[in-house]
This record gives sequence, C-alpha cells and structure tokens, in this order.
Amino acid sequence: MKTLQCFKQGDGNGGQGRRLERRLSLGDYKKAVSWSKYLVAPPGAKIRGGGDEELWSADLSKLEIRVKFASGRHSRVYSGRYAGREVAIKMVSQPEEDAALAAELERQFASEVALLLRLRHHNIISFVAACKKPPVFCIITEYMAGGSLRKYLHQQEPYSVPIELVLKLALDIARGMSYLHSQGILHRDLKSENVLLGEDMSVKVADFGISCLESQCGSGKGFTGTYRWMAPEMIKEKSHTRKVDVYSFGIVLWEILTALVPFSEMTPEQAAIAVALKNARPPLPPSCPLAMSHLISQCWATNPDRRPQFDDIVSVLESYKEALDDDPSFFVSYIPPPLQHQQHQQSLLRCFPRYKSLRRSASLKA
Ligand SMILES: Nc1ncnc2c1ncn2[C@@H]1O[C@H](COP(=O)(O)OP(=O)(O)OP(=O)(O)O)[C@@H](O)[C@H]1O
Repeated sequence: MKTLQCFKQGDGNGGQGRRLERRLSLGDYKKAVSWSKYLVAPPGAKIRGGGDEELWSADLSKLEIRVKFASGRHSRVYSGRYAGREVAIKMVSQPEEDAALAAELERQFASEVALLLRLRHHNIISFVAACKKPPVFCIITEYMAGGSLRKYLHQQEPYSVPIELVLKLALDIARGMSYLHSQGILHRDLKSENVLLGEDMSVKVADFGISCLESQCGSGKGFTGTYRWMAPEMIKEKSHTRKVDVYSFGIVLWEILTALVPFSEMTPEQAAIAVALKNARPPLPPSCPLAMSHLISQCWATNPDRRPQFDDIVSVLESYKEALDDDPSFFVSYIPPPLQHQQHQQSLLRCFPRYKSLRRSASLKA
C-alpha cells in the first residue's frame, strides 16, 4: 500500500513508521492517509520549483505525519515531526468541483508561505517548511502544544482570567502585531482561534492565509475574514488599513477579559449587520477595569483613525503592567464616576510621566 510506504519512508531511522501505524486508530489513519497520500516522496527528494520554492520546499522524507488535531475552514491540521522537530502540518486540499475556490486556496497558500518566510519574532508562529503537491498543499510550522487561545478561554469560567494573565496575553499579542505592522503586513483575521499558546503560555499569532502587504491589500471585496472579529469598514467591503487589526485586537482583548464568545447570541451574519449598521459592540462588563475598557473602546472605535497604533497599545499595556507590579490594587474594579475617573488619570500620571504623551498619541482621552 503506497501510503503506508510514505510513512515508513518518512521514518529515516528505522521503525518509526511502524510505531506510527500502531499509534493511529484505523479512523485516524484513514483520515491522515486521505490527504497525506499526496505527500509521498522518495527519501531525500525535494519538490523542485522556480524562484522561492527552493527556499521553502519540505524534504518529505524527513516528515512524519501523526494525527489530525484541528481543522480550519478549508484545512486539516496534523501533529508530526519534521527533521526531528515537533511540528504542526496544515494541509489544504483544493476542491475538484470548485475551480474558483481551488485557485483562491492556491493563491492563499503562496501568499501565506511568502509572508511566513520573512517573519521572525517570538510572538509570531515560526515557519519550518511547506510543500506544494496539487491538489494538496501543506504548511509546516512549529507546534504549539497549548492549542488556540479560543480553546483556552473556552475552558475558563466567564470573567475569571486573572488580570496579570490578561495583561501578559494582551501584551504578547500586541507585540506580535506591532512587529507584523512594522513589516508592512496586515493580518486581517486576528481572532482568538488564530492566537496559539505554548505549554508555558507563550503566545504566537498564526494563520496568515488572508494577510497582505499593506501596499497591496486592495478593498475588502469578496473577503473571507471572520465576521465576529471584523472591523466595520471591512464588513462594508470598503478600503481598509492596518487599523482593521486594531479593531480585531479590541475584540480579542474583550474575549480575554470575559472568556466569552463575542456576539454569541447572534449568527455571524447578524453580528456583522449589528456592527456595521448599528455600531454594536460586545458589552463591557461593569467589572472590567476602567483602564482596560478605555483601551478596548479605543481599539474598536468606528472611525479607524481614532484607533491607536500597536506601538502605542504596547506602551500603554506596558505602563499598566508596571503599575500593577507597583500597586496590586491598580486595577481595582469599579464603575467610573467622573471624579474617580479623574483620580485614575492623575494616578496614572503620577506613576508614569510618560503616560501623558502616550495618552495623547493613543488618544486615550477621558
Ligand atoms: N502550529 C500550530 N500549533 C498548534 N495548533 C495549531 C497550529 N497551527 C494551527 N493550529 C490549530 O489549527 C487551527 C486551524 O489552523 P489555521 O487557523 O492555521 O487554519 P485555517 O484553515 O486558516 O483556519 P481558518 O480559515 O478557519 O481560520 C487553529 O485554530 C489551531 O487550533
């Protein structure tokens, strides 16, 4: 059986293929086989191609595919090993019956690989290799054992994530996004499902399938992002800037604070209409620390120009972290009457002289 050989060939040091065979249930094995059969290659063989392909082509003899552990809209994600390293293998299969979608998936694959190749930051998923064997493509990245932030939040009680962890997660995502924007890249699908966690709660932004170079993003026409996290200008298919990611970050921050799904009582389409036409946003709970609710409100402002840049968000979050380290009661929950709000601003200014300029640049006005 050809596919069986693929796994055994992928072994490289004898026996691993047979061990793999035993580890997989028949169901798992069939699922793995159905897409991975396209990745059969004689040991040492590389897919030859022009241009950049030489840079990223996986040596399939070094690839061992284990079980499927997640799936996306058009992908299946397997755990495995590549050249001795734990990896995740995202496989995308082009549908035979839909030529337009098949072409779009191929374009997305090429774009995701090109972008991943140039990104190197500890809050961005690391690219390992890729393979192009139509109708199947694969992207191999470092494996994040903690799974997605969405999965983590799903396991928490609502409003239970400690503020220290909220800040850590928010900062790591913001740093990754700040780096991404410094490279002129828009993510365009930032959501808790696309933020991955390590066993040590390290944080990496992933899934660059619909990302683009800012200069080449065009309008949002025919766009396939995810409505609950999507900025209003994008829902309306208007031209958009890097500020669409800041909007999505605001929603992710709300998710982390609440451990809830945004607009869970609505379908994605209803959520899109509510956001774009009625300016709806997920409700900020009264227990949400004022400092955080300000930041969230700024991030998901309707006018993109009023949303801060990620550099400013990083600075503000760092300031909050410093304040919390100095004074554990910094984030005491309260509903802000005007006087308390003023005191809050003053205490921020006392804590960090830099806050005034940050506040101006991030438009964090009272
Ligand atoms: N490197 C990885 N380590 C651990 N889990 C991963 C990794 N890559 C992807 N996953 C898991 O697989 C899921 C789907 O991956 P990804 O978002 O890249 O696929 P996708 O096809 O682009 O999905 P969608 O289009 O639905 O956003 C993620 O939400 C995550 O749970």
